[in-house]
Amino acid sequence: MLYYSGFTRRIGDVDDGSTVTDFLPAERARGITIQSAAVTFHWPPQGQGAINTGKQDGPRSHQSHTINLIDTPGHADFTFEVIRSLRILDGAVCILDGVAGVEAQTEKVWAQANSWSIPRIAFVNKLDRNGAAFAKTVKEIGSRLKGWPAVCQIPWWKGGKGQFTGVGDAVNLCAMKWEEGGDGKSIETFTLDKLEIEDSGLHLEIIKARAALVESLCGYDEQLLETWLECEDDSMAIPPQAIKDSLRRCIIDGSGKLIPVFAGASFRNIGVQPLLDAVDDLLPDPTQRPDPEVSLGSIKGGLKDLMSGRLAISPVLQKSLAKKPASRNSLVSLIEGCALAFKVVNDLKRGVLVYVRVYSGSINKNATLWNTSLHVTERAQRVLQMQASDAVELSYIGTGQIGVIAGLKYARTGDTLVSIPGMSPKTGPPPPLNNLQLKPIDIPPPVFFAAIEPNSLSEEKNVTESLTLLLREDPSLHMTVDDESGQMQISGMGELHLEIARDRLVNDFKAKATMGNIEISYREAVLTEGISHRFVLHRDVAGKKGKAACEAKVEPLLPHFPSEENTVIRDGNAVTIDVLTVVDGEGQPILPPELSLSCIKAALMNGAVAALARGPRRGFPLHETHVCLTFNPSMDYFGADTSPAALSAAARIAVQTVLQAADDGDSIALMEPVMNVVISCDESSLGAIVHDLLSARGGRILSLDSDENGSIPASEGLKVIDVERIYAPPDPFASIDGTQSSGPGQLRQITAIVPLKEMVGYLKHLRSLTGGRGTFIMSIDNFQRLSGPREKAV
Ligand SMILES: Nc1nc2c(ncn2[C@@H]2O[C@H](COP(=O)(O)OP(=O)(O)OP(=O)(O)O)[C@@H](O)[C@H]2O)c(=O)[nH]1
Repeated sequence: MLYYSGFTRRIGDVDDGSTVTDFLPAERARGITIQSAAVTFHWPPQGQGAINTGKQDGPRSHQSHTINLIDTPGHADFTFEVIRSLRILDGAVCILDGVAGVEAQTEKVWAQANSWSIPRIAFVNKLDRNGAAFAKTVKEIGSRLKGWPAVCQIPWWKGGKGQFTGVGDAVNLCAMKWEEGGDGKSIETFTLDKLEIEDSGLHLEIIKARAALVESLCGYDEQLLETWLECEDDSMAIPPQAIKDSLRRCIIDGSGKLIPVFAGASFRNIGVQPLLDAVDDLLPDPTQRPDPEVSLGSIKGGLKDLMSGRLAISPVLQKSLAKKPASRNSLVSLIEGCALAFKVVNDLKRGVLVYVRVYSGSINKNATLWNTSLHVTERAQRVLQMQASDAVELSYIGTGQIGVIAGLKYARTGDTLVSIPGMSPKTGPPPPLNNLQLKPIDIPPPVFFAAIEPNSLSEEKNVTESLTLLLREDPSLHMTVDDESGQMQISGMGELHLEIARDRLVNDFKAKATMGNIEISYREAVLTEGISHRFVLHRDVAGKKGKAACEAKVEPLLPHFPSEENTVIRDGNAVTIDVLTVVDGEGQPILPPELSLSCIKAALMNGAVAALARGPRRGFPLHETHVCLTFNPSMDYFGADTSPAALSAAARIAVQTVLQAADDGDSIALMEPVMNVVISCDESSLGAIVHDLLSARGGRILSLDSDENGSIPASEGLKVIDVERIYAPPDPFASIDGTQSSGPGQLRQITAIVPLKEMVGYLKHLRSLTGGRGTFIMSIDNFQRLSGPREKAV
């Protein structure tokens, strides 16, 4: 894509590690994408018409568009990276392997895209490979992704059975042939008349494909149905532009009910330019996307509604605005820009780069930005646009755009940044605007951890800084530092995830540290409600005299815990902080002069979170535990000695004490991560795999579907897909026919619940059971209490 749009001068190759988007050494070495790189280019190239043919009436692809391309990873350990990129997309191209078809990980990401309502098109790639099966893949799109495949292009095999040379286009009614072995720029286009002489079989198939495409669209789009009737039911007479408009209407809601399908082989440079045309023609621009969801404390709504004043502003804001008559009702309109930081990258040349998507207004160079998660201000010293691996300086990043802010010290992936000219850099905007957040995403709990050991004491600071940066980049990595031993641990989603983190730390950040063995992250849980304990801290904290107290209690966190204003849910635990204040005549709390309410709460929270990171039984993090902390200024405040650090330490020790008491009373259980595992295999290996899961791994089988059904539930309101009715041209060399219903070669999908411990090193075993063909993906399902013998084995 970058090559054809003129942004790189040579075509990158993942196999020799020369791609533009996979720029981390770890990515290039492994030939996989880990981070979702964002690059901007224009299609068609500025000043040029489209390469596409046909006599349409002003297709969008005839005008140059700015495209922000985000290349996302495919490996299951990096699912979170995909999810956090999905939310900022206006549209997506789902690239399928034409030999493997719809894979388990594809389904998983597809389901996520459904939940974020991302309009999508599909590209069936690798059609040059032996065993390529376009028809089988198209049918799987219907059966497994649960959307109707609208076949827009069909493969062109030389003489019907030979080499893959191009595509037949059912929208523009033409065929395109790529020069063999070329860079893909030379394309010969055949009109239907010319094609009839060149390849009459393909000519006939394009006519069939057109009829099927029109019929499918008419089932979803009344407007096309009308056009079809006007054309006297002649699907060949419908103008290509009417079909493109209809396809666009059918996919714009992001429900995935209809999926336009394109074909190619990127390795042979076949099919890329028409795919780019389809991106222009079919996927929405930022103005056509739904209003992004925002929350301001307990107020929820759309960002545009907030900006236009349609979203009811809380009495709190009105009150704070009332104090500034000049800005009454207009503070919201003073928001110059609102953006989401979706990615943080430490660039060796340029320092830390924060990738943002601007949702409203603009982010200007030198703007003061308020980070609504961290409650800090920072200046956007430079704003850039990434073009391949080059950065171009900008004066601002406008609405809908993706760009980069350089020089930020705090912003992390997932933070919301707002710019309000004239806002106080110290206090930021008044509440609840200071809490304005674009919808956050759920981060699954980490299930593996490893110790990080600096090579020498003097390296410790550098290692900590590098780890902090790594965590800003990837919030699905967690770091804990043991208070007593000072040992650092990082935890993450999978073994590969941690291995890559180590590579990044050592090779990219040049941290002098070693990582210990990767181990399973068990959890500890409180089984019964404990008794309250008041702890008075009276000792030096961080070299200063400290005295503070608070009361703590722990109990199991029950499902459907009601969300209370003074409760924060963090890493699967809940912390409730009650500050018993007396209020003055105006209803304002009377607090010690040196401490604000938010400062007290933040200090107590830090203490509680630190205590929850290490349980009393085996030192594993606590899980589903509810901590209640009470601070009573009349008893627990001791003048200047009660610093935030002293409060934090008091809270930490108070919580540790009640947790220890729970363990002494046998009220702490050890919990193990249990995974949802989806295995794809041949029918012939099904028995052996199931037997192994049940007898050797303590697994529980949830389903044994034929692979055709997939794991995505048919969404409500969407039509049930009858696979038999899906149109696809016949596959000349498919090794497995998509219609085959039984026999040793049929694909099956096993879904099971298995303890993570039994899944370590499973890929090797699965390969041996399946002659190398089986694949699996897994994700955390829940944490389950370990029985006595299993606990002993930990
Ligand atoms: N024969 C053939 N091989 C291809 C084609 N496209 C990609 N490949 C090969 O498939 C492998 C994977 O390619 P990638 O581009 O890294 O695939 P990806 O889906 O981006 O993988 P992740 O980066 O892990 O997400 C490489 O060895 C490519 O050479 C194709 O059209 N034909």
